[in-house]
Amino acid sequence: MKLIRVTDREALSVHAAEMIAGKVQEKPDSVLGLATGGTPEGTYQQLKKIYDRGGIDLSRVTTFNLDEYAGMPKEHPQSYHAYMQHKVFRPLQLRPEQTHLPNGTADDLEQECRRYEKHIAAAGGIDMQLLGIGENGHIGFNEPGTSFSSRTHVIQLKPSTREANARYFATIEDVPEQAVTMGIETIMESREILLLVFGRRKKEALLRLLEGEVQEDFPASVLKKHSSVTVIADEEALADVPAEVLRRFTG
Ligand SMILES: O=P(O)(O)OC[C@H]1O[C@](O)(CO)[C@@H](O)[C@@H]1O
Repeated sequence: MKLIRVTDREALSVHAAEMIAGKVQEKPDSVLGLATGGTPEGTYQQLKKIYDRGGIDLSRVTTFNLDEYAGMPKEHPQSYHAYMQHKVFRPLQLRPEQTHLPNGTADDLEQECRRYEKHIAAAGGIDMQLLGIGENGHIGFNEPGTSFSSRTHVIQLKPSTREANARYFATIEDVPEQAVTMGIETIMESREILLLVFGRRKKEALLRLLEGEVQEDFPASVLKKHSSVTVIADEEALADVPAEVLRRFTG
């Protein structure tokens, strides 16, 4: 795991967008794994700037999102489908056939999970997966305790995750209780992973990621077993990380 230290969210977003653009330049038919939530928003805005100045050709990429709330219609403003349409697919003019998200309203969610896995495999696997980290260490919506050998599955969201995401809903009761998420093994099969972490809210999670053990209680810790993970983190998120630990990851 390699750590890139940046000053703030803005610098992090610029760096992450440049890394994605670099990947697409190197492999124009890249399969990109995308995330939602607050973390990647700035990255998508920076990617749009690169796109607007003609710095990236996205016509041959394919995208797969990490997750979607279960039972939430695509048209719901807080669905990850809606998020992606507004913040990524429309601004970057991606065609519908290029983009994929799990269907949280499928009649049979187990079958939907298997379908999603098949699509990822048929596309040749994910070249670069963008990740944020939950305050409890979740990646995608893989909550603490999820098996490291999990594939795309339905997950019961932890109360703390529902609380963290309640900021996007009128009340916490409106936050869905379940989601469909790529599994940890699915994420780990990505050839390259980019984990973005910024702000005080993520301080403890980042410290535990860098210092702690690899254990299913803390899903993001599995990333230490991957051969190509870049963590981009800002000063606020890194505030409590001791210097010797920083040195270990920055080389
Ligand atoms: O980025 P946020 O909103 O802090 O959420 C943390 C992570 O949890 C998820 O929302 C779960 O999907 C990730 O996509 C996200 O990066």
